Amino acid sequence: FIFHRHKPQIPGNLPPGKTGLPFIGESLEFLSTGRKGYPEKFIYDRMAKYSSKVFKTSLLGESAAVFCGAAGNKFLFSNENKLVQAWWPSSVDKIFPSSLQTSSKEESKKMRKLLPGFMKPEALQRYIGIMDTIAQRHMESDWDNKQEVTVFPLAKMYTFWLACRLFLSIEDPEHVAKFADPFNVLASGIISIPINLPGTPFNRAIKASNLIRKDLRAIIKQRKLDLAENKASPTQDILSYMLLTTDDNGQHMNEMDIADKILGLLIGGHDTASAAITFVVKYLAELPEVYNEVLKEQMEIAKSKAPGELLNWEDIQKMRYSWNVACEVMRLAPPLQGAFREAINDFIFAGFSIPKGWKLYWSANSTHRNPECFPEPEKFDPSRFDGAGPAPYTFVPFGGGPRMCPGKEYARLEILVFMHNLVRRFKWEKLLPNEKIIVDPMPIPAKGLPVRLQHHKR
Ligand code: HEM
Repeated sequence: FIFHRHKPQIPGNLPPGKTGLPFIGESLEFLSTGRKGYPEKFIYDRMAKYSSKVFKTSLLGESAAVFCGAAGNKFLFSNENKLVQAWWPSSVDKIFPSSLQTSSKEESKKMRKLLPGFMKPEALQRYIGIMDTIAQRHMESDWDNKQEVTVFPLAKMYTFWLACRLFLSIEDPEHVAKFADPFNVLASGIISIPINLPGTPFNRAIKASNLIRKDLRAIIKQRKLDLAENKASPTQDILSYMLLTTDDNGQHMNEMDIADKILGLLIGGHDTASAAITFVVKYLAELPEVYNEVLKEQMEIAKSKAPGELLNWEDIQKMRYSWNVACEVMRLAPPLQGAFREAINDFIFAGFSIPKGWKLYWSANSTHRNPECFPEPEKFDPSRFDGAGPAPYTFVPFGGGPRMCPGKEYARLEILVFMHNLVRRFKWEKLLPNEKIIVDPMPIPAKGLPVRLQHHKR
């Protein structure tokens, strides 16, 4: 790709595409193809119409270019902080106002660098046993005594319990429940048209985020005291890590930043991981041969353990096939459809001028169901992930480059621990064989995936 850093010489050479209505642009169409269950349609229609790797549109109040295919992903992921930088729709920025007030761009970049440290495999290994304990508790209270369950709300409950325990050491079910309500409101309004009028999802999300942040700051203050008095342990959860970690200059994160980072982790991990888990359950119901292979792998691990012994890092490493299955699920149903960047310079991509200030969007769907990247894309085939796996920049459920999802490893652990505990107990069938999938903004089965459980004989 050739790019240059001065004003585009040929203004007519902008990417093809329409900008739609004033302000609203093509947002409604973008959001509604998802709500109708075809999130890839918005992009595929335009890729076909303009036969280009990039097209112009207007989304959420901004001029935007959508980059398509592996080349588009590679360009955006490898030019982070050179030609592009992170950008969130103004709905997100307004819901996280403190991050703009307290962190200069430089500071937030520095903090973003610390984030993966809290979430890297070495730091997370010690939490696998806790994840297993919580998964078991969750199964005992909400699955074991049931013949029929609705999967999505339960998956959300499981991931939220985990997050409350592992980020903040909150275990009291009442406290968890008090936290969960505003979270659901926040998650459903975070990517929305930013109209702040009473009753809009955006307005409700702002109120919910203020409530949660207040609660978080109280927890952080208390933890600081507890750490100082040795009443809390430095490794008990991610909050303790954050309070004790310093950057290259020996500086601690301030309270506002920590509250924002924890809120970011809670939001980032809330609906994404539960959508992934729900789709794992859906595909395993539809594909008995795949279910049997997963069961075989997980039973071998279960049999190698002493009674009551919790899962550990070695067990996770043995769950190769199960992880391939989860990856194939995320290829076909990527929890996050894509994310935005902003052009910080003029440049040229695929022969088209991209002006500084334009918002750019990469999308998992532009490669995940593309037959050039994945032959027979509709076929469920976990062996695509054997060996070296898919070609670079084609499988991108977690994004890529410096802004790749910092929760990737955490998500892998929570999904695998869940699969282990589920298949050991049950086989299941869907109660609504033709249940539709809606995407708003995460893909979810329209009725939350009700299933009938068949308990294994113990
Ligand atoms: C299957 C589950 C998950 C998927 C598919 C997923 C996917 C993604 C994607 C695509 C991005 C955007 C990257 C970009 O801007 O290009 C992202 C960002 C992020 N994710 Fe995840 N994620 C998952 C789980 C999690 C979990 C469990 C956490 C927290 C524990 C988390 C925390 C975050 C955060 C904080 C960001 C923002 C990073 C930044 O601002 O640079 N995610 N995730």
